[in-house]
Amino acid sequence: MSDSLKVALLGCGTVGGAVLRLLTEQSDDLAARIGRRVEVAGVAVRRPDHHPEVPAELLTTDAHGLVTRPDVDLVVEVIGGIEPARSLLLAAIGAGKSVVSANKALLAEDGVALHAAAGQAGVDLYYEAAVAGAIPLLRPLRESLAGDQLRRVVGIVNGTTNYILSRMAETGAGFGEALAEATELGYAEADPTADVDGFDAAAKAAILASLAFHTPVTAADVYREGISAVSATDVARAAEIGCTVKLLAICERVAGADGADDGVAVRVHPAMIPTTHPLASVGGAFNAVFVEAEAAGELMFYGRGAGGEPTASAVLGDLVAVARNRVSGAAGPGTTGYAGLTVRSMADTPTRYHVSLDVADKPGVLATVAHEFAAHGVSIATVRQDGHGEAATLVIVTHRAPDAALSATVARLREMDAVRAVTSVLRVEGLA
Ligand SMILES: NC(=O)C1=CN([C@@H]2O[C@H](COP(=O)(O)OP(=O)(O)OC[C@H]3O[C@@H](n4cnc5c(N)ncnc54)[C@H](OP(=O)(O)O)[C@@H]3O)[C@@H](O)[C@H]2O)C=CC1
Ligand SMILES: N[C@@H](CC=O)C(=O)O
Repeated sequence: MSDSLKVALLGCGTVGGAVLRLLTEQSDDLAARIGRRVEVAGVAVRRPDHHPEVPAELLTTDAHGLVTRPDVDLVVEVIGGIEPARSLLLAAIGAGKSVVSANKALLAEDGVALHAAAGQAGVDLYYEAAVAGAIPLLRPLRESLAGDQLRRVVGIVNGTTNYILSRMAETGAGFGEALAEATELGYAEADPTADVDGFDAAAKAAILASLAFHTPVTAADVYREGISAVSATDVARAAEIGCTVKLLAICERVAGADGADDGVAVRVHPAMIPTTHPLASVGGAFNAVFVEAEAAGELMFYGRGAGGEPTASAVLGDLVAVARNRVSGAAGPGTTGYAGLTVRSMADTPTRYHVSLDVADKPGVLATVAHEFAAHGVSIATVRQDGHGEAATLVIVTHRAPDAALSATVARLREMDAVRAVTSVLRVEGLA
């Protein structure tokens, strides 16, 4: 076997630690698959004294020096965040190294520039681990489905929030307790508000939409709501209509106001979905992504979406791909080529709402409420009244309407004398 391939590992936390362990444990198998041995050239961390598991001679705090070392062939970045990860990847690419990253925040902010730099330098840039952990998803989107027209990509792409919502629904665990468990299990980001407030899912949605629709979409283009406002009432209301609450990432082709089918809308928010929907049974830190394509029809990708080893599996898959390209002299995937679709705003995106109101059960209240929906051009699909007298509740599910019309309707309902309180507002997906 000829010269070894030398890997610089940036970061040795939940994911980096698992990558290092698997590289060591599977060293012989990897060598057989690639045709060369993979050798770790160095491991960059912030606090070397926190890493007794790493041979001392490999540890360094000089990440920049490591990625530009002449003997390094590949760089694996599992530090996270924007800086210094971006500068380190650009320095590595500039020095002719191929890179593998799990950093969705960075790819969702600067994917276009990183692809351009990699293309110019003639090196590979892979990031399968950045979306949905262990699930092979980006490669199928970028390669297997590249000849098809995708209509919609809908999924649960954040393990931490799915774990929290599952624990709350199944065991009645409190929000804080469930988040602490997710953090302990290695699912949460270094700053878990990235999970809870939907930033992590929004970054993943941007990456998915960019690949699915061959259109540059950044995290800033993604409408985002997290799960911190999801209440016990929301969960109970969902159960009443045979639904469960999930944080969904939804990327879809949409028509503009002029009817032109040249738009893409990307959003992340909690939604009620029927318990019969395949995504409803995705529990814990598992992720699942539904893809609807013109020719292929419906496809579903499912697996572990977070945690050290599952994510390290995806990192190693990329590492093997880069190593094979290097050994064979083949080119990596490069950019996907851009179709230049327009990224539409959430205001124009058609959605459905489930709204629960406390009202006084008096003649004319239902008509007054219904009038507000009609005045905003929103058609009501179902209305249910529970209770009577001072304790009456109206539960309304709408048909699809532009999100701006729905949210304006809810804003008006909050102001109406006839409405004592708007107790639950959630979007609904997948309801017949
Ligand atoms: N955890 C998960 O389930 C998943 C994570 N990811 C992504 O993988 C990446 C890593 O996540 P994770 O392993 O959980 O994060 P951790 O916080 O567990 O680990 C981060 C590592 O990076 C090191 N580090 C931080 N800043 C620097 C710096 N300036 N220079 C050198 N090293 C630095 C830390 O060093 P030290 O240990 O010394 O502090 C630590 O070893 C992130 O992009 C994350 O979004 C992707 C999919 C799943
Ligand atoms: N914090 C992320 C980790 C994987 O991407 C999550 O919970 O999904």
